[in-house]
Amino acid sequence: MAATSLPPFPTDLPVQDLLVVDFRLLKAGDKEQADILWRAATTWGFWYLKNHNVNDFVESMFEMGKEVMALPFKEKMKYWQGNKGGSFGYRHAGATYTDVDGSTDVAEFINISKDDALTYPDVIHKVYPAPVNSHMKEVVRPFIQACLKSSAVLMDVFNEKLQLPIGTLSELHRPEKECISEARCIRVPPALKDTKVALGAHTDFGSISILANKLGGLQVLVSAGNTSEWKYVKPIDGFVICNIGDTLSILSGGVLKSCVHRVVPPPGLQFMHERWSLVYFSRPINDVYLEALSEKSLVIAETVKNTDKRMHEPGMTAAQWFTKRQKQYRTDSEKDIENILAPGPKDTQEQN
Ligand SMILES: O=C(O)CCC(=O)C(=O)O
Ligand SMILES: [Fe+2]
Repeated sequence: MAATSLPPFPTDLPVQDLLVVDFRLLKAGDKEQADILWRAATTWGFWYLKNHNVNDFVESMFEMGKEVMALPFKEKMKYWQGNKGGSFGYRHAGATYTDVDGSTDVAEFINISKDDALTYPDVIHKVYPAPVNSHMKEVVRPFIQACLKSSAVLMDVFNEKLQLPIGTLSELHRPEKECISEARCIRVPPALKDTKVALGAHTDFGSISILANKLGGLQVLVSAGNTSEWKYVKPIDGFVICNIGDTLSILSGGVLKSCVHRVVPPPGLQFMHERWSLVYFSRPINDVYLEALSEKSLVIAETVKNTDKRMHEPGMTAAQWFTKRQKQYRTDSEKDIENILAPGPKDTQEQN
C-alpha cells in the first residue's frame, strides 16, 4: 500500500528525533555528514539516511515478502529457520517471548542470507520459498548489494573516526566471505486486541542494520539519568533508518552504541493496517573473534581501559555468538516441526 493512503503517524506521541545523514554527500567525503553520523552512532546508535539507492528496491522487496507470507503455513514451514540457532528461512509468528509473563511476538519473517543471494542459483546455506527465488536476481540480490555498498561507506567513516588502520572494519565484513548477514522482510498483522508488543525488546546482533518501514511501531529505549522511556521512531518517506548492532559496538569497545528497541502495534489509526518492514543486517565474517580492537586504536584502547571486559566481550566468534543469541527466548526450543504444524492460529491466511 502506498504510504500516502495510510493513516498519518499521530502528532501527540513521544518521538525520538534522529539525526539525518545525507548518504550522497557522505559517500563523496563530506566532513560535516561524517560528523553527523559519528554523533548519532556514538550517542543513540540510530539515525536516518537519505539520498541512498537502497530505496529503489524497497517496494519490490515488500511485494516479494507479501507473496511469501501469502503461502499456506505448511508451505512456509518447509523453509523453517529451525530452532537450533539458525536464522535463514521462514520464522513463524510467536517464536519468541516478549516478556517474562510469557507473551509472545506476533511478527513473521522471511530471512534471506546475503551469501545465498549473491551466489544464487548456487546454494550456500539454505533454499527459499518460490517467490524469493523468482525475485532473487532482479530484486533480492540488488537490494542486498545496495545495502552492502551503503554499509561499506558507513563502516569506512567509523573506521576513520575510530582511528583504526585503513580498511580494518571492511576487512572484518568482506562481502565475499561467509557470514550471517541477511535481508529480512517482516509482517505484523493488523493489531490484535491484546497485543502490547509485536516484536520484543532487543539489540541487533550484527554490526549495522538498515531498516525500511512505513507504519509507526518501532520504539527505542532512551535513557536520561536514572530513568528510561520508550520513544517512537517516526517513519519518513524515502528515508531509511540505520542502527548500530552489538558486534560493531563490541569491536569499537563500546564507542559505537547499540540501542535497545522493539516494535509495538502501529499507533493511532495505523493499528488497523498490516505492518511491513524490511531490514538488512550487516554482520561480521563468521570467524571474527568478538573483542574490542584496542590494539589497533588508541581511541578504543582509551575507552575500554576502565571497563570490565567480561561485561562487553562474549569470548567467542561472531558465528558462535549469533547462534547462542538466536536460541534465546524461543518459545519453540523443545518442539519439533510436527508439533509446530499442529492446528493453531499460526496461518496468516486463517487468521485474517
Ligand atoms: O520492524 C521494525 O521496524 C524493526 C525490526 C527490528 O528491529 C528487527 O527485526 O530487528
Ligand atoms: Fe532490531
